[in-house]
Amino acid sequence: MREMAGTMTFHHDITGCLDERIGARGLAHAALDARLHALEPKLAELRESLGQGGYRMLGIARENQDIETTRAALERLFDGAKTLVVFGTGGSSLGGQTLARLAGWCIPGDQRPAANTLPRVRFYDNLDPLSLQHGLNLLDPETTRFLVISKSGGTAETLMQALSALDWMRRADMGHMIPRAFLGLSEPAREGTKNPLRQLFEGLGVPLLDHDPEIGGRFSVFSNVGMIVALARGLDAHAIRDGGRQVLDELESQSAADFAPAVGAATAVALAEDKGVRVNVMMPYADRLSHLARWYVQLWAESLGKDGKGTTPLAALGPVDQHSQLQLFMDGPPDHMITLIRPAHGRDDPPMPADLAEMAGAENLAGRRVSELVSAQQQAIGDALMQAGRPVRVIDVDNPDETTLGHLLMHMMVETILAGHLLGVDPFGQPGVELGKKLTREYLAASDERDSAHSPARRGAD
Ligand SMILES: O=P(O)(O)OC[C@H]1O[C@H](O)[C@H](O)[C@@H](O)[C@@H]1O
Repeated sequence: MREMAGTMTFHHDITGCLDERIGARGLAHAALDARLHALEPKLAELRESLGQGGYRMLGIARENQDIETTRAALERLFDGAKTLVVFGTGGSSLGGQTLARLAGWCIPGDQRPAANTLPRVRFYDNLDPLSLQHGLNLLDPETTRFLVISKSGGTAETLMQALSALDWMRRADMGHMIPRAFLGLSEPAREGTKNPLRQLFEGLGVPLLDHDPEIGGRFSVFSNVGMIVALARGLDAHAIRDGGRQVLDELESQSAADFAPAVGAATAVALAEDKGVRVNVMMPYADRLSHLARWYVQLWAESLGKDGKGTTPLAALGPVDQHSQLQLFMDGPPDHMITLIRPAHGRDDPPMPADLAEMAGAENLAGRRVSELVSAQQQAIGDALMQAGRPVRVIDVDNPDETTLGHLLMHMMVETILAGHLLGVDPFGQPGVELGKKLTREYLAASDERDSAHSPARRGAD
């Protein structure tokens, strides 16, 4: 079965990746079936392990009790707050951004009524000295709160952000507010492991929530890392987990050929290995899902880019990237697989006035709605890509709400784990990024030595 809907609020269809649909660049059924067959033992292992409390990053979607602890910590932080600044990078930010986006974060005019009464949210996931300093200078120390997320507690960017904000509070004579204005989320203390963020916050009396040590950052969206941001934006955290839970329920009962994440993993890996498809594009057609693609980029890249294997994930957004990247997808090297996420855009926006459309000489738009145009575009682009022989996977979603986003997030996490199995790589850990961190530490130490050797002021301070 190549198309599937089941109880889910999305419909997953990879027929646009098959040779019978797109010609020679598509997959033969046999190539796909071989991978699906190879996934059966992995699915059995996943089921068994989940039943025994393994794969916490997935199984957490079946739990609820921690949501109230998270909510209580957030309510305490929000007392008197107008702005929430979220510090953290990679997996400590992208899941939260994906959820916040669903609630209209950074989308003009798309604030849910519930979110309007909540503090505004700012994510600082990239370290840039100018943005950080300018950003802090614009904030009000009385009404700004900081949520600092780092699994390890040792990520230099996040620590620098936290230190800068603490310093800024102290300079504003608000040092006494620090235990109320900050909240940390980091792994519990472990014997023999340094956790600078935890050490700092405990020393300052700043409360900390525990990051589950069994859950890696890029797989943490269903844990308190994602849920705290969902709650901060007024989203229904339980519904997000429900969506994830439903994917796990399907995992329990379905064979690989019927389980959408298995079909997705088999398709992506077969296209990569047999057809040289090296780029994996995710292109949602909704602003509210745009950050799903960014979150997915880290998930796929860090999980699978190992031992000379993996494919390159690419985030796109429709329709805007039709005017930017589509030419390449249609007509460039045939090495892209494009996943289109197509919401069923409701028809509740106003029709275009005929007189104005006619005045513009755009009669075809008279009486048409924006939702109709975008619906036509997302269908047309999929068909055009297929006609050009490019592999297209289509995920149609009824409504981009919490449950649907939960489906999509869990689908992509399970799919990535299964793709790792097919590629023969361990999807967890990211050993490749360590060398860059080690060299950064060395260069920072070397620049410190240079400064002390050359600067009288520094010499005096030592
Ligand atoms: O949550 P943290 O420990 O601060 O880690 C934040 C991020 O930094 C690291 O460099 C990893 O490559 C990412 O996988 C991780 O999500």
